[in-house]
Amino acid sequence: MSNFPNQIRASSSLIKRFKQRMTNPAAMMQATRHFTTLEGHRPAIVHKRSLDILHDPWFNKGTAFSMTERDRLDLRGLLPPNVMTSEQQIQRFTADLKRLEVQARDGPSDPYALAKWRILNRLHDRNETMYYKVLIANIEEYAPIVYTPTVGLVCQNYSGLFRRPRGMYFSAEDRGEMMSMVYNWPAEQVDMIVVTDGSRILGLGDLGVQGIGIAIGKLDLYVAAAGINPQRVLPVMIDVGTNNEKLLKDPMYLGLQEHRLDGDEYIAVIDEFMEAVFTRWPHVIVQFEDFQSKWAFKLLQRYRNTYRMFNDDVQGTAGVAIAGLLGAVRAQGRPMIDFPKQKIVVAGAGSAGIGVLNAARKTMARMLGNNESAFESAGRQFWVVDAKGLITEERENIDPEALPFARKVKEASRQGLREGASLAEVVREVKPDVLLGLSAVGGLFSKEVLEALKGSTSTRPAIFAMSNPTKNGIKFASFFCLVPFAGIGVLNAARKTMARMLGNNESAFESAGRQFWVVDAKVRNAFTAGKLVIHISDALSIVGMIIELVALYTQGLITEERENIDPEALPFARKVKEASRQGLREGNGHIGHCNQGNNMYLFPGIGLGTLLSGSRIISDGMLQAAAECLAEYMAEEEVLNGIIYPSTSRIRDITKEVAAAVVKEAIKEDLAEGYREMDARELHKLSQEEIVEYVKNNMWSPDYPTLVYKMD
Ligand SMILES: NC(=O)C1=CN([C@@H]2O[C@H](COP(=O)(O)OP(=O)(O)OC[C@H]3O[C@@H](n4cnc5c(N)ncnc54)[C@H](O)[C@@H]3O)[C@@H](O)[C@H]2O)C=CC1
Ligand SMILES: CC(=O)C(=O)O
Ligand SMILES: [Mg+2]
Repeated sequence: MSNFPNQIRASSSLIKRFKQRMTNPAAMMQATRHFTTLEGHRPAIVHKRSLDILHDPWFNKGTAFSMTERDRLDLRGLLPPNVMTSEQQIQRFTADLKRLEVQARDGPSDPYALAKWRILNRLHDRNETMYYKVLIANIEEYAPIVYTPTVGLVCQNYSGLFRRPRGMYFSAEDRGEMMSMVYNWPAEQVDMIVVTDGSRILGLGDLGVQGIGIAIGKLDLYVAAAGINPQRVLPVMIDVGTNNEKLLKDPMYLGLQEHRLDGDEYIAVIDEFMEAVFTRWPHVIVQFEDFQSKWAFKLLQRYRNTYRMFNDDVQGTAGVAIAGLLGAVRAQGRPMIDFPKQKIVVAGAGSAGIGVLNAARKTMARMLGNNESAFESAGRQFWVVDAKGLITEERENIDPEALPFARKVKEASRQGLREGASLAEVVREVKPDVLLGLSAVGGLFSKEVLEALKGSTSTRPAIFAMSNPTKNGIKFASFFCLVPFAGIGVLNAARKTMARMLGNNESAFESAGRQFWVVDAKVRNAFTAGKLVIHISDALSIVGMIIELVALYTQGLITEERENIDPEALPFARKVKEASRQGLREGNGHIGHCNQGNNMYLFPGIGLGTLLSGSRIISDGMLQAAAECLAEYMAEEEVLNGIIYPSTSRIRDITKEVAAAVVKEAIKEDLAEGYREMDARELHKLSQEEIVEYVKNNMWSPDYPTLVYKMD
C-alpha cells in the first residue's frame, strides 16, 4: 500500500487563515484580483518575480516577455535577448512538432501519438497561455491527442509518463482530511471540476489512479472550447483502490494498491469529497467522468438535486446521441417529428447506453404527447443487446436500469427473437433504422451484423459506433471498415501487420495488399477531410467513436483504372480484371461522411451555460436544450448530405451556442441565480441575442496579459 504524502494535508490554521480572508472584503478582493483581471486586456497582478514567474505556467510567457516587463519582474538576463511575439513562439513550437510528423510517415502509431502528446504536455507545463493558443487554433488536429483516443493511451502508460502532477488526488487514505486538503489547491476560485474514480476509463476498463488523464483531457476542452479560465479548472482523481490485478501487482503503479472500496465506505468517500469542494467553492460545477455504471447512476441520483453536477457519460453522451439520432431522421429526408417511428438497436447497456436509451425514449414520448401512453409506446422502439445478448423480461438478475427496456417475451418471440439473441439476429429480425454501439467492444459490428443491416427497412440506416477508444476497433476479421481518421497510415500499418503474420517476406506483403478494397482516393486525411473510408473485406472493424454511416456516394472503389490516383493509395488499388471477377468495378461502393460523435460537442457548453446562468442544479430541461441546440446547429443541406455532426474545428462556436441555450433554459425554469455582476434580474431581461453575446464575452481567450508585480 502506498503512503499518501503527508505534506499535501492542509493544516487547520491554513483554513482558518483562509476563512478570515474570506470574511474580510478587502482581503477577498486581494485574493481574487488576478483572476478577475486576467480576462480582457487589463494588467494582471502577480505576487512573484524572477525564476518563480518563469516556472509558473499560469503566468509564464517565455521569450514573449517584453523588455519593460523583464525589468519590472526581475527577468533581465534570465531569457535570451530576442523578444518574440506569441505568433513567433507558436511558429517555432509548431515547426518542432511538424518535424516529428515528417519523421513518422508510416502512420499514426501509438509511439507517434504519445510523442506528440509529450510535446504538447511539456508546453502545458511551462506556458498555459501558449498551450491553449495552439490547441484552440488546431483543435481538430490536437483534440485526438490531448483527448480521446490518445489520452486513453496516456492513462494506460501514466506511471511512465508522470512528470509533474496536475490536479488533485483524494484517496481512500484521506478520509476525514478532505475538508482541509481542498485548501491546498492554489486557486482561490474554481469554476469547473472533472472528477473520476478511474473505474471505467473510456473503453479501457479500471485504470485506477491513472484515470486522472481523462479528467485533464476533458478540462483541456473546457478551456479550449468553452473558454473557461485555465486557472479555474481542477482535474480530480478519487483513488479508492483498483480491481485491476495487473496494476495491483505493478511496482511502478502510483495509486493505492488495494481493492476498490465498495458499498457505504465508497459512498462516504465521494460524499466527503463533494462536501469539501462545495464548501470551499460553493459555485463550482462538478462533472463526473468515467465512473463504472454500477456507481454512475447511483451517484447521479444522490447528488443531482443538491449540487451543481452532472455525469458526462450518462447525460452528455445522451444529448450528443439524441442530436445525432434526430439528424439521422432528417438525413432520411423525414421531419424530426418522425423520430418516434425509428426502430433503434442499442449494443451496450452500461452508463452510456442506458443514458442514451432514457433520453431517446423521453424525446420520443414528448413528441407523441408527453403522457403515460406516449412513454409506454416510445419504449417499444428499442431493442437492447448487452454482453448476454438481447435483454428480455426473462433475463435473470436484470439490472434495474435496463429493466424498462427489456422486451416482452411473447412480443420478442413473435419477431423470431428470444432472450439472449445475438446482435446479428436482432438486427436481422428487427431491420432497424439505427444501430448504436456503446459496448466498449471492438469488432462488434462484424460482417454478419452489417450484412444483416442491409435488410433495414430504412432508406438510410445509420450506424453510431460510439465506443472509445479507436484502438478497440482494430480486429483483422471483419468485412467493412470505416476508418474515422486513419486512412493510408492505417492501411499501411494493417498491411504490414498482416504481412508479419504471414511470414514477413515480400510475397506475404504482396498477398496482404490484396486484402484491402479501398474506396475513395482521399483516404490519407480521411478524418480531417471529412471523408469516410470503407474497406471491403479483411481490414479493421468499426468502433472508436461515433460514426454516422449515412450513405453519400462519391468516388467509390479504387482500381488501377482510377484517373489521377493519389500515389499513396496506389499500392492498394485493385487490379481491374481481378475486381471484375468479383463482380466489382472502378467506382463501386459507398463513401459516407464520417466524423467524431463524442460528448465533447456538449459537455463544455453544459458546464459553461450552467456557470454563466448560476443555476443551482443542472436540470433535465437544460440538458435537453443543449441537445436540441446541437441538433439544430447543422444546416438542412449538410444533414441531407449525411453530415450529422459539425466539424470539431467549430467547437468554440458550437459551445457558445449550446451554453446560450442552457442559460436560456435555466432562466425559463427559474433556476438562474446569476453570475458575477449579472444577477438573476438582469439575466431575465436579456434577449436571445444578448444571451449569446453575454456568453461570448465571458469566454476566456489565450492572450498574454501585462503583468504587474505586487508584494503578497
Ligand atoms: N462517444 C462518446 O461520447 C462516449 C463513448 N463512450 C464509450 O461507450 C463505451 C461504453 O461505456 P459505458 O456504458 O460507460 O460502459 P459500461 O462498462 O458501463 O457498459 C458496457 C456495456 O456493454 C455491454 N457489452 C459488453 N460486451 C458486449 C457485447 N459483446 N455485445 C453487446 N454488449 C456488450 C455490457 O454488458 C455493458 O452493458 C465505452 O467504450 C466508452 O468509452 C462512453 C461515453 C461517451
Ligand atoms: C468520451 C467519453 O466520455 C468516454 O468514452 O467515456
Ligand atoms: Mg467518459
